[in-house]
Amino acid sequence: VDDEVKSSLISFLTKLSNNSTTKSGLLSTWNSSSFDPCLDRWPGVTCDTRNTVIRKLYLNSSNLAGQLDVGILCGVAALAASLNVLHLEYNDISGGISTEISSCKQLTHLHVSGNRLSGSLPASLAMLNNMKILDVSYNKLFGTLPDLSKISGLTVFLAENNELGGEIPRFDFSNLKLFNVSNNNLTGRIPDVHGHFAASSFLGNRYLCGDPLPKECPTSQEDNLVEKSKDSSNTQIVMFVGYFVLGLVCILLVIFMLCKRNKRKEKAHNALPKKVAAIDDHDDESVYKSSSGASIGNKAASLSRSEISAVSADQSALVSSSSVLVVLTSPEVNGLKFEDLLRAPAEMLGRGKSGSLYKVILGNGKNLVVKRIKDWAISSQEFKQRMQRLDQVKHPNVLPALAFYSSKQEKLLVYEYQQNGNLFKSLHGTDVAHVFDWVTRLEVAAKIAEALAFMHQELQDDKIAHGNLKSSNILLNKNMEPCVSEYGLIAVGNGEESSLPAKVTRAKSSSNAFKDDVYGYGVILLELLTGNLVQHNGIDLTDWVQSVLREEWTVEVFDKALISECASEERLVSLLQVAIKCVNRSPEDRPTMDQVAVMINTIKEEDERSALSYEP
Ligand SMILES: Nc1ncnc2c1ncn2[C@@H]1O[C@H](COP(=O)(O)OP(=O)(O)OP(=O)(O)O)[C@@H](O)[C@H]1O
Repeated sequence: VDDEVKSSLISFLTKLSNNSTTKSGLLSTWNSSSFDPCLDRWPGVTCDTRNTVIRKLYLNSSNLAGQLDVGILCGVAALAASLNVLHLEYNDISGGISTEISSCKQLTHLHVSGNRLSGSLPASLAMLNNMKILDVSYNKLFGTLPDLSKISGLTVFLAENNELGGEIPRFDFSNLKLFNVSNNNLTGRIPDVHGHFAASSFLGNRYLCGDPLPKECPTSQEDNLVEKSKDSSNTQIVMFVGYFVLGLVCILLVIFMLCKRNKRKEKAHNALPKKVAAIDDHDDESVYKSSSGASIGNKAASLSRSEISAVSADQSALVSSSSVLVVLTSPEVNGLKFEDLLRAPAEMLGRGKSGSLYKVILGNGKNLVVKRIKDWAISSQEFKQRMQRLDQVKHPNVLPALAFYSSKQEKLLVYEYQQNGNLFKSLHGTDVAHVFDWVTRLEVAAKIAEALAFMHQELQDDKIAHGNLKSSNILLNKNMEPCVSEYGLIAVGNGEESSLPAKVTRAKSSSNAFKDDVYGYGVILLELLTGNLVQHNGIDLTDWVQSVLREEWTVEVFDKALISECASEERLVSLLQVAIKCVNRSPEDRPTMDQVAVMINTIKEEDERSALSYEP
């Protein structure tokens, strides 16, 4: 590496390290000018295979609190012509992204998220034709967004949580995998995103309107009407009073009719035999018993004949009520009735923290799974709203509920049965038929991360996190694709127990529950990397990994199967670093799932690229 490149690297880091005060540990290693960044393996620097040019700089999470001056890097032709990846996220860097960035023509990844960068994004960013991932989120950037529509390979653009203004320029939304400009000051109509992105990518911009946000933009006709209405304000007031009186009369009429209906209901209820009237307060097993006496759940099998017939009578009353089983819009179980579930033979699959799980085989041969949650302190109304909201948010790697039932004591959730087991069994089971190699593990990690990032984005406002993320809740579907199951069945922060171990700081609020999912995801990553159980001989996996890392940076942490198939050590370590960030004891210091997904995708892309370059 020539001297000019070397000294520009040192000046760049010196400025980022705020010259003298908070000197990054890196600087002391880099500053030894007699050494070579590639041959002497400067930390954070990755070179080409011949060790002649710099390819990547990893200066993320490095306690940097100085100024960003990309001109220093991009102003040196040799460096600008080779640098592909620049990671500066999670520091305390100030300053801005200057227009000289456009000289770093080979940049494919620019990550500056989680700093204090200000100023506007330069229009010259549009000249970076090779850019794939641009993450400037969580800074203090203002001004307008540049038009990046000409960068055809751009797959990720993240600029959420800044102070950006103006209208959203054109983007090639069909190419983008991740896009987020939420929580800024953007204005005007959202361009056509072709259904690729949901409202969560745009929320938190007061003056933004149009699909996919629920807020419609005023049409020009409406604008005219507004003008006219200003002239006729008096007429409007008169009309308003008229409508108000009419509305009031309607409300009174409805209340009167409801009172009448309730009285009639009360009479009918009193006329029913006692057994049927008690249904609403049924014993916690009663709903889940077979009318034929065949086994739906173990307890049902142990019922006496008289109990069964009593239950059958109760059931007929339950079944006749139309509100008992809410079938969500799913072709899978079109026409499914609560009665069908009760009649079908069933076996118990497990009894976990959130309830018991049964496999049910319907008459038509369809296999379903019924989760029975007892004593969930959530009203039927809230539960219904929660399930209906969850049904609106669909991701191919998240298992949707097909139907639900709710009573005071228990809630039932119906899912499709997945015959290929779960991630826990694939990793720790004895089934050698499913070889779980490095590429598959990385693929699984990326798919779960994307699925969770999507769910978190969509359900941020509803404060619905997964709540109980673990490898046995990652099912493998018929195509052996990972599928997150039982999303949203624990409402953390509402008095419900978090799934986290006691030593870890738990979510104090339901919004923080998203960070508990990040912890759960981190543990899954550790399972994927080490092949070890979460608890082994009383030792917690996160504690074990951290103790090994403290001793020395060693490959002993990794699953021997991964080492023997020669998985790239660099990528194993990168994935381990992501896992360690996720299992940080303090929720605030964990990254968001969005950020995790970007990090994992970057590792996956690097792995794919290097696999291609090794192909004969
Ligand atoms: N839809 C499904 N299809 C097939 N198997 C499933 C399905 N849902 C869950 N399972 C499997 O059934 C078993 C029992 O599930 P259950 O949810 O009761 O256990 P758990 O995950 O240990 O408990 P919890 O989630 O309540 O903490 C697990 O092995 C799980 O992977």
